[in-house]
Amino acid sequence: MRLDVRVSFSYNGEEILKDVSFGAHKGELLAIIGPNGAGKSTLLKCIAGILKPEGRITLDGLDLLSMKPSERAKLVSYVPQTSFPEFSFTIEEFVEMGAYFTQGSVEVALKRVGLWERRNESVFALSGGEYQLVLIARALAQGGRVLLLDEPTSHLDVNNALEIMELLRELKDEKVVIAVLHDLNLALRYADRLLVLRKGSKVWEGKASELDPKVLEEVYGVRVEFVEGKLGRAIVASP
Ligand SMILES: Nc1ncnc2c1ncn2[C@@H]1O[C@H](COP(=O)(O)OP(=O)(O)OP(=O)(O)O)[C@@H](O)[C@H]1O
Repeated sequence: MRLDVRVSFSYNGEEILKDVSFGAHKGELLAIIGPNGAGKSTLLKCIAGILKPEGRITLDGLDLLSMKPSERAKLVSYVPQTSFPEFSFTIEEFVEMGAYFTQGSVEVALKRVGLWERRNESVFALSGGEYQLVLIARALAQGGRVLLLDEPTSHLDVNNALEIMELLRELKDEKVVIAVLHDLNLALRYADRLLVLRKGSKVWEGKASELDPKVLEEVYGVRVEFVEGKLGRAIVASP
C-alpha cells in the first residue's frame, strides 16, 4: 500500500504549496513537521480531498484527485485538529457521524481506542485526550487505507500524547499513516520517516534516524542539539 503525492496549491493566487512531493507507505509512520504557516495542514487537506490541488496523488496507482469524493472518502480518512463538539452526542453517535461505517466497524473502532464500554456517555464528558481518541475512532470506523491526522497530540499531556502515538505505531502496520506533528520529540521518537516543510516547500525528507540537527536549525531558525538518553533521543533547542 503506497501513497504518492506531488502537489501545488494556491489560496487567492498565493502559492501555499510549491510542488511538494513525497511517498508514504504501510509499515512506516510519516510525520510532517515544519514551522507555523509552512503548509502542513494545507497539504493534509489536499490529500484528504478537502482542498483541490494541482498535481497528482495516487494510492497504489489509483488516481485520487480524479475520484468522486464519495469514493475517495472510502479510501482516505482524516482526523482534523481537535475542536470540541458543539452538540451532546453520545460517543457512539459521534463515531457514527463519519461518512461510511457499519455497526460492526464502529464497535471495532471504539474497542480499539478503549472507549466501547463508555459508548453511551456524552462526548461533553470527555477529556481532551479521550476526545482525540474518539476522533481517531471515527476515522478508523471508515475503514480507509490512508489515515491522516492533523496535530493529534496537541493539547495533550505527555501520557495521553504517548498513548496516541503508540496507537499510531500499531496502525501503521494496517494503513498508510501520516501525521502533522508540532512536537519534534514525538516526531523523532515515533516517526519512521519525516517530511520537513518550510514556506510551502519541501526542505528535507528521509528516515527520522538520519535527520541532521542542521535541518531543524535552518527551518526553525534556532540552535538545535540532539541529546541521547536511556529512553532515546531528545531535541534541545535554544534561540
Ligand atoms: N483559508 C485560507 N485562506 C487563505 N490562506 C490560508 C487559508 N488557510 C491557510 N492559509 C495560509 O496558508 C499558509 C499555510 O497554512 P497551514 O495552516 O497549512 O500551515 P501549517 O504549517 O499547518 O501551520 P500551523 O503549524 O500554524 O498550523 C499560511 O500562510 C496560511 O495563512
